[in-house]
Amino acid sequence: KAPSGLVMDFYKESCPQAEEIIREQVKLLYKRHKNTAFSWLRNLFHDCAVESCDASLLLDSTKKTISEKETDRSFGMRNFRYLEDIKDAVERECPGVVSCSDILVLSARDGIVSNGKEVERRKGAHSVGRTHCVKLVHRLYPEVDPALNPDHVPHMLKKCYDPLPDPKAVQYVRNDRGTPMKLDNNYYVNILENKGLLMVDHELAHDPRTRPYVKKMAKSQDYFFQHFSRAIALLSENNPLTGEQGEIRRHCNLANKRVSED
Ligand code: HEM
Ligand SMILES: [Ca+2]
Ligand SMILES: [Ca+2]
Repeated sequence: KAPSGLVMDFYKESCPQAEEIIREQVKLLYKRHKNTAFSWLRNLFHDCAVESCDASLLLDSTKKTISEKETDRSFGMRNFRYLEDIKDAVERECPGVVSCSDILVLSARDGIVSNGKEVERRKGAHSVGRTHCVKLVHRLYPEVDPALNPDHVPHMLKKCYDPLPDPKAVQYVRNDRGTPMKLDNNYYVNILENKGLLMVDHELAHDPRTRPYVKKMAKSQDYFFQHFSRAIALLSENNPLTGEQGEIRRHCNLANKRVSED
């Protein structure tokens, strides 16, 4: 596509196996750890939504800068080391050719596919995965948020029994108790029933600007897949580095100059 400088099948000549290797690795990892697929999807949002799909998300902190991974925005993000496994597999075949941004975006696509051969729309992503209690307790203590569905509250209280949870503790509630492993429109059914865990989820269902869409999503799986896949495609094309911009990192967590300094 001309405007963004992106093309399909970019590695056709330089590394024809690239997409296949990524797909195989994602599948393999998904077999061993189902939650990797959620991570690839969340990566796409966190890397692309802010400024650019440039794999900035994957960089480690340096002496001078603190990494995106370590900010509160990235709270709970996991499985970065498995992304490195995908990169290594690609490097073994074609050293120095395939960018970390492309690996990030392609793994998200393939992850969505593994995740039930299905796709959806922004924030419908909270149809899978988990939220840690630290992010929820303000809706439970000292008083239960009256906006929460009373049928959902006992479960949340059981999982998050501690009003001041240790942020390192692995206490969490599944984002979608109905179909926790499946990326589907059940998220929209949940938020209409006031079972959304986060305030953003709740607001999506109750803001008059978004509520009509939430209702459509909840009603039709097809409508949801159509719109989610479009949103994911748009997100994945956000302001990428093309041509001579950027570099092909050897390791996705380090800029190349730092590799040679170490
Ligand atoms: C403004 C909008 C959003 C906010 C404030 C938000 C916030 C959060 C928070 C707090 C968690 C829980 C983290 C934890 O406790 O472990 C979470 C999980 C998650 N988010 Fe979002 N999110 C937003 C939009 C999105 C979007 C657009 C996507 C994907 C396209 C996404 C994908 C995910 C996934 C897949 C998880 C589960 C991760 C896991 O289980 O490892 N989120 N989000
Ligand atoms: Ca970025
Ligand atoms: Ca689901």
